[in-house]
Amino acid sequence: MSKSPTISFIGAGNMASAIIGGMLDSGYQANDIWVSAPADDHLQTIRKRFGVSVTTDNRYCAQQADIVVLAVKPQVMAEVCSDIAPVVQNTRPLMVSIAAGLTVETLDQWLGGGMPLVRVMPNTPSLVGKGAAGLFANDQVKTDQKDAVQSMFESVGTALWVDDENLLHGVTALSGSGPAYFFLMLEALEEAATAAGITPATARELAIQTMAGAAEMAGRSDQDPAQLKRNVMSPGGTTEQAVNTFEEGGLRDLVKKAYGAAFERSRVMSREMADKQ
Ligand SMILES: NC(=O)C1=CN([C@@H]2O[C@H](COP(=O)(O)OP(=O)(O)OC[C@H]3O[C@@H](n4cnc5c(N)ncnc54)[C@H](OP(=O)(O)O)[C@@H]3O)[C@@H](O)[C@H]2O)C=CC1
Ligand SMILES: O=C(O)[C@@H]1CCC=N1
Repeated sequence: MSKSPTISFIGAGNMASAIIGGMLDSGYQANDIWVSAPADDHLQTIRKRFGVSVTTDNRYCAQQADIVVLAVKPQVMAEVCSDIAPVVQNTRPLMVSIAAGLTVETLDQWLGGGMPLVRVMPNTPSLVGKGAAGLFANDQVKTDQKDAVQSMFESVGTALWVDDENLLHGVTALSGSGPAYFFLMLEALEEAATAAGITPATARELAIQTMAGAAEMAGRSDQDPAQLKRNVMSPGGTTEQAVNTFEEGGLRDLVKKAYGAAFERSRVMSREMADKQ
């Protein structure tokens, strides 16, 4: 792909918007991007926000593209794929799916077979260039196509390949769903601080800055998170009390359980969708 590729998004929701917003901020051109979805009012919002081309016709959208990004919910993916299959079998773009729990094999069958397919598990912080994505390619994907999809997701954050598709269940439960875990922590901290008398606005600002600062430090430091945590815990001080409370309350087991629930849901979705054929 020597010239900049034309990229079509089928689906115009949270995740498509996050990726498109991040891509435009990092230098992709709006006139190389198409988006389709059923609701014209959503499309008009996207068009006004990003300046991309929009259509309610998925086939027309797919036909424009070197890369087609399937950004609809897993439950409507079968219908969307069989609708665009005749077009993409003819034009042979690289197909990229961001759907949780849908294997390349299932997607390829819905698309009529033999398509180059990359599965990506991205996350919503892509919108601010801080995304974290896991990628897996099937055998039909050529090196230049791999490079193109890697560039696309690197433009909105970190993009790492996995060589076994099953590992994407673990990526989904980690970075795909992960932003929600940290938003939950922010909500809880904000509630606790507000109950102690700090104004909601101040509580939110301090909590967000603390989370961002801790993440930035963990990313840059030579020390592992356990040591960074110990550095905050003065013996006999306040942090020790809080950390001990988390440990005694079973936070680690709860995190494992929550991670496992997301992981298992991804596996179940894969099986259910494969049975749908
Ligand atoms: N949200 C997240 O954090 C993440 C989501 N994902 C995956 O991304 C995918 C999309 O999720 P998300 O963006 O959250 O979902 P949303 O519900 O926000 O968006 C779904 C989009 O699909 C559109 N749509 C529905 N039916 C069709 C159709 N027949 N043809 C074309 N478009 C259609 C909707 O259209 P309309 O606007 O008209 O309603 C909407 O724009 C899912 O498969 C999910 O697993 C992956 C990683 C993270
Ligand atoms: O909750 C979901 O199913 C999607 C996939 C990962 C994040 N959101």
